[in-house]
Amino acid sequence: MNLRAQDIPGLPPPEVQPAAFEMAGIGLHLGGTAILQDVDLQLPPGRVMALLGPSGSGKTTLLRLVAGLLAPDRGTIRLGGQLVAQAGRALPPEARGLGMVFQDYALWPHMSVAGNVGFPLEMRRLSAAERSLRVARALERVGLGAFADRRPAELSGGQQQRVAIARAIVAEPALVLFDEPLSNLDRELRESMVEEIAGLVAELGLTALYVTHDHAEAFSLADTVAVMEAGRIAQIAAPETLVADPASASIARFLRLGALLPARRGPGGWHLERGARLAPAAVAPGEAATVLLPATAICPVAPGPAAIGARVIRTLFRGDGHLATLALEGGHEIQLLLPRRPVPGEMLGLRISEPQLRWFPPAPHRSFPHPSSPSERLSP
Ligand SMILES: Nc1ncnc2c1ncn2[C@@H]1O[C@H](COP(=O)(O)OP(=O)(O)OP(=O)(O)O)[C@@H](O)[C@H]1O
Repeated sequence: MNLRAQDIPGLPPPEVQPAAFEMAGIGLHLGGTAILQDVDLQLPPGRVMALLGPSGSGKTTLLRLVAGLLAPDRGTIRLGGQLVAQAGRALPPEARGLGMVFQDYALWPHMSVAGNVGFPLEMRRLSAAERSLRVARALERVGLGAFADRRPAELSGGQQQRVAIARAIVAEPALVLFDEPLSNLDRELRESMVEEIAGLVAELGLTALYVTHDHAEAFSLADTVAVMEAGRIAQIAAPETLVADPASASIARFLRLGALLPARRGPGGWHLERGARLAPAAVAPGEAATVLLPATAICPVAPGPAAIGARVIRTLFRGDGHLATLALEGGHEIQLLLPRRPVPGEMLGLRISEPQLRWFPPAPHRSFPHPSSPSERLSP
């Protein structure tokens, strides 16, 4: 007979296992300005959610609400099913049992690595022996077992970040909050730390909420991404779904998924404004639209009647290819990474894969591109 989760004493059946955190109807004003509006979010245990959005969209504020550093004006927050905040009232951070990793690591310079990692255990009534056992275990888990007696200043940036992670997990919290933990690191270290954090999060089976404005970081680390725009959740989806089906042109622009161009319904189908036919008439409602051309939808071919004509304006060698600025029929400029260096003035043909185009309502006040408007960038 197969054992079911509900047959194991003490383990609730999966369908009643509460979310690691759940926000419902959250609203927050600060200094008379609406900062968050109508936010509904929930994260099942064992999952990693990234909060992704441009600067000022409200990511850190939302994280501070989960941490208990702020109280919402409206709505409720639950952690593991327990109500921790409701309309102006909130349980303080120390009563929430969360782990936190900050942008600047927030390590105490005068304390040893072990002292820093053990600090969250000081408040708990654990014996000294139990505390040092847990600290040693947390340091082993992040690969810093041999560094317990060092001071933070004697460690590299990546090692300091791992100390911060060890401190966040030492009390084995049900939820770990990451607030842009890599934004102060240089690009190379950031890329290796993303891999490292992704590995640690998976190995440790953490449930985590991870704030970042870097979409590559969010896609590498999270299985669900909540995109924020102006204090609201604009889309929640798996990274692959966000890339394949962004919910709006502004999300596609923020994620840099390709060129966004105005299109019109015309004879025989949809055309770029004053330009070539893109797709049959049926693909989108209305007479005008904004169309997303992902880089993967465009294949450079020899010029001809079956291809959209594109004139090379300039190129830039980027190491991984030649970034060409191209003027399409009708005057729109796009950028496309090409394997060979094209000659300025040269005519190329572009074949477009229609199923990969995405259609959105027309952009307000921008039905036509100005010749000097910045190029729409396409990168694979
Ligand atoms: N204490 C405050 N009083 C008034 N406005 C605030 C306060 N804290 C934040 N804000 C405003 O709330 C908005 C959201 O800020 P928040 O820091 O949450 O954004 P963010 O998405 O995390 O941005 P970043 O990526 O730059 O950190 C911003 O417009 C900010 O100016």
